[in-house]
Amino acid sequence: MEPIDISSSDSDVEISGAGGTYRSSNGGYRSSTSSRIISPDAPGPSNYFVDAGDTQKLPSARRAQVSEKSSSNGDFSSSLNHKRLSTLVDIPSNSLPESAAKRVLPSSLQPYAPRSNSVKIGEFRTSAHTPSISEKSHYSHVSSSTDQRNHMNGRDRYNSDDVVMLDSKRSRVLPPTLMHGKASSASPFAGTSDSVYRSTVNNNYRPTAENEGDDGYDERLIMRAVIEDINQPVLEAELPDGLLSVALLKHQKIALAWMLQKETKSCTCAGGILADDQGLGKTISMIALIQMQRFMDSGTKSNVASNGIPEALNLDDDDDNTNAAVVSVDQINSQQTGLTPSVSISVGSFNRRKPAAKTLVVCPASVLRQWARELDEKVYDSEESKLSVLIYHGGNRTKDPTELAKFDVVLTTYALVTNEVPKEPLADQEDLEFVHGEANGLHSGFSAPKKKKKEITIKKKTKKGRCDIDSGSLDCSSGALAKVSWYRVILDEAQTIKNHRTQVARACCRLRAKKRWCLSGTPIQNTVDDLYSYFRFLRYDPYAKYKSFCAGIKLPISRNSVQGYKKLQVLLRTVMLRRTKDTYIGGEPIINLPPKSIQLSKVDFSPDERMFYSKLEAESRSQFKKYAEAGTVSQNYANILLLLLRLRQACDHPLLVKGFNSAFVGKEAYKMARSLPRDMLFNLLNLLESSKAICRACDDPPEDAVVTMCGHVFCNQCVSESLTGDDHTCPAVGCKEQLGEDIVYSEATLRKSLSDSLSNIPVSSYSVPEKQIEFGNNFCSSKIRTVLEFLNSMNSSRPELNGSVPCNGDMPSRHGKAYSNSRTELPEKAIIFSQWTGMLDLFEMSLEQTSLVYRRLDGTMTLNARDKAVKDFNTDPEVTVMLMSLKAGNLGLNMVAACHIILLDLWWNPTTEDQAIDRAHRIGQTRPVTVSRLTIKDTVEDRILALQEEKRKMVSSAFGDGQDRSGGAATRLTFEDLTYLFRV
Ligand SMILES: Nc1ncnc2c1ncn2[C@@H]1O[C@H](COP(=O)(O)OP(=O)(O)OP(=O)(O)O)[C@@H](O)[C@H]1O
Repeated sequence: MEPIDISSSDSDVEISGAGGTYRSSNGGYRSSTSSRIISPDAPGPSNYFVDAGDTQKLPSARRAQVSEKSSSNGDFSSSLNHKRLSTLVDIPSNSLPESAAKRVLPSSLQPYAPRSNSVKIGEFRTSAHTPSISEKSHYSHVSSSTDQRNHMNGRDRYNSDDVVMLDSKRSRVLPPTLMHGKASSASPFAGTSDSVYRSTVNNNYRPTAENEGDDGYDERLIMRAVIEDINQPVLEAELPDGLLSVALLKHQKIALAWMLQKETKSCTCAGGILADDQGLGKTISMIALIQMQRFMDSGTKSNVASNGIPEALNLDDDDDNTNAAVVSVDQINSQQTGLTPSVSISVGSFNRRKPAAKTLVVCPASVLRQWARELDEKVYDSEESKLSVLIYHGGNRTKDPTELAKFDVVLTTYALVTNEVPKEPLADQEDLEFVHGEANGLHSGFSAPKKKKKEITIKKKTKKGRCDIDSGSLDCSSGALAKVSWYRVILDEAQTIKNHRTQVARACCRLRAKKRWCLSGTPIQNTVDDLYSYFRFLRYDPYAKYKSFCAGIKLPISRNSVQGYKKLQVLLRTVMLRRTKDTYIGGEPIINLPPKSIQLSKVDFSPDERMFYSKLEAESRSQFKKYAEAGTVSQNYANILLLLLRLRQACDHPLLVKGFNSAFVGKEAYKMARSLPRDMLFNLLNLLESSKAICRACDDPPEDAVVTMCGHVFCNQCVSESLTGDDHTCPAVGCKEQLGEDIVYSEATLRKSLSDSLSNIPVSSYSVPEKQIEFGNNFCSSKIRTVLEFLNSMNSSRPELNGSVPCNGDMPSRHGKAYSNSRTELPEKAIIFSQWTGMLDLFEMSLEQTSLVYRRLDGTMTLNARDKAVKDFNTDPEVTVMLMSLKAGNLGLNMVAACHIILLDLWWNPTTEDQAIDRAHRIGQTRPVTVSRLTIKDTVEDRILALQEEKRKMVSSAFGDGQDRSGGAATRLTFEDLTYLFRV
């Protein structure tokens, strides 16, 4: 291998964390905020929520200094001054009073003075320092200090004296807490949204033409929420003992406090996006939230008994709660204490028509068991603490919705939600126009008018009132998941719904829930449009409406990417909490992980491979030119992707292009196919080979394409999820056909059946062709050879497998330097990823000729088989290699036994690769992790690398991770991208 060092996205990017210190690309550090936790055991009143910043201890002069300094150093917080903010909200900057930007309060009037005590959930005591109304009258002008709240990655916060609120007449508006007749709230959650909400509702705030967006929405409410939000101190929530079996890490306590605040106090939406890097413990943070809320609930129950004054609380109007009977008992407490009420879910039901269930976790099938394991292991083992968990999956699952309501947590898969829940309709015509332009990676310039018709037809049919799952209403075929009202829905690996038009996204949107959460380490994968689907699921108004999303987010980015992305960062602050592994909190790294080094390993083709590739490339190029010259690129988009697919596969192994991966011929399928009429076989083959074939499950061009008897085309892996896991229902929308292995056909199966039937070969003479026989014994491509060499060298440090090299725990050849840790005596292990199961097959055949012990995980395996493969790899010292399909194995899994990751091929989104890498580079890893990304020199892979970089820049711009300003152009494949990829 010829290593070329490239920087991993998160190794040199400027990063920030809530209340933290941030490492910049030049290795310097910015201001630090140490945090302060008052544990429940501390003397005085018990405290669960505490201010994680201690800057308030600074004398006022120093605070002012901090504020001014940050204003002058050109960072984001200072650069987003009142003028810029006014630009973001479309307020002429010259209308801002000069004094507004300058005011700095004396320290005595700072709103969040150090708390000597704070609040214990369940007791709801008032904080000792409850700012009086007169104190609060200065609140909107408080100078910024380093303890301001920061949810976003990579940035310090705004100075609040940068911020001015204007009403529609451009005059100064007092912060909501100062509005006449407003009682102050001393809740640690007080502020942000609640006050904004009150200001809107109670102060006759009315959007005007000037402050409304094109669609009549009012963005200034969101801006106000942001402004208030950044004035909040960084809070940590301390879980009472006996709820979890492990202690929360600091960043997880901050996440817990933020999530509680979002669930109880947010007017923007009741929930949000927890977007911490993979492996930082999002799962455990959510479990903590469930436990904390349960704990709060148990506290409030007793209060209800004593007070007996239940009060209705309308939490979420978007849900079907016309018969709502929500009882929020702790509002009573709030009346007594002046504190923000929490929410009870166990008293009463918020929807009489449907059973009220608690928390639903939706995740990919591959992580279902991991969630169950985490819920089992990380929850304290006692009768009171244990959570009742139901895995809602498999053919024997209950059909009775009331059963679901009996459990604290129900775990299920995206596939089942798609099957059981009616789909949210595509919103409106604008949506449709967008949808067709952006479909399947197609840049909007390619939008094909034909498809539009199809969607409209679907809508029309729906209007006629037939029992249609697109209708958005419950119908006879809805499953149990749709027949309960959930208190909380958590979408794990939420990027699964990034395309809002997909069935899965629309079904998730339709789940009834009071609180909604998206968990994703990589929320943006392709374009900022990915965010829309989350906003829609979260009911993050006004951006939950596509028109408003375009007007408020997309348009500003296209007009001026710098300003546009800044605005997006601002909007994300209220709804997203994101920290990366490079975030610093209170001067300390968020987590101490061993280093991760990423190498781009450029491999040379053998002469034969090069010849094969060059020929293929020339053919593809000339084909693309023909399309371009005829002006038919958009019509042939799927064909073009296929050409690209072939080129990419040729980089892995020529046999992939020669049909190796479509050569599987299932015995059952073949038998059934032989019994089908020839016309039908031809029709199925036509469907499979159609240039328009798109996988009906993932909406991508199908890989290892198969067609079902009901006429739907899928990636083999996508349909396997249905075949191996749940109720075997065809995943295509509207199709309730039961699938079996006998009615899913590959091209090879169909061709073989056709040719056999023509030559009258009897079915009984059928035998599965051995791949070895079909392709000879040459399974070793250049990439495979390179990796085998690496694996052998890795193995050579194991004396029991290779007597020559002593195992001293150091790995100089691969790690560069010794890394001291307690697990160096453990065997080195590697995970090898490919996006093509055919490549894994080929690799497997080569592996079988070595002494290496390996396991394999791909989407065609049952969940049990996958689970066992992961367990073996993690626990059996003999098993040193894991072959994983990128699609099935890049998400959620904990595989810290590995210290080497090898990516055999490139995926369009670098984030998908990042996810794969983070299976090993996560909490629990004790050794340095090496990552090798294999590419072949001078091929399409070079150009994919360049496109990946563009996508990284776009994601960076959206999150504010870096200084790049060019991200606006990086979206899906454009015409220019294609000409570049084909070197035309
Ligand atoms: N506070 C903690 N104490 C002990 N172990 C922890 C803690 N937090 C996280 N872990 C462990 O760290 C590993 C990674 O956590 P988790 O799977 O929750 O990360 P994640 O952010 O959800 O990752 P992904 O995005 O890949 O799903 C798990 O094995 C988990 O048990």
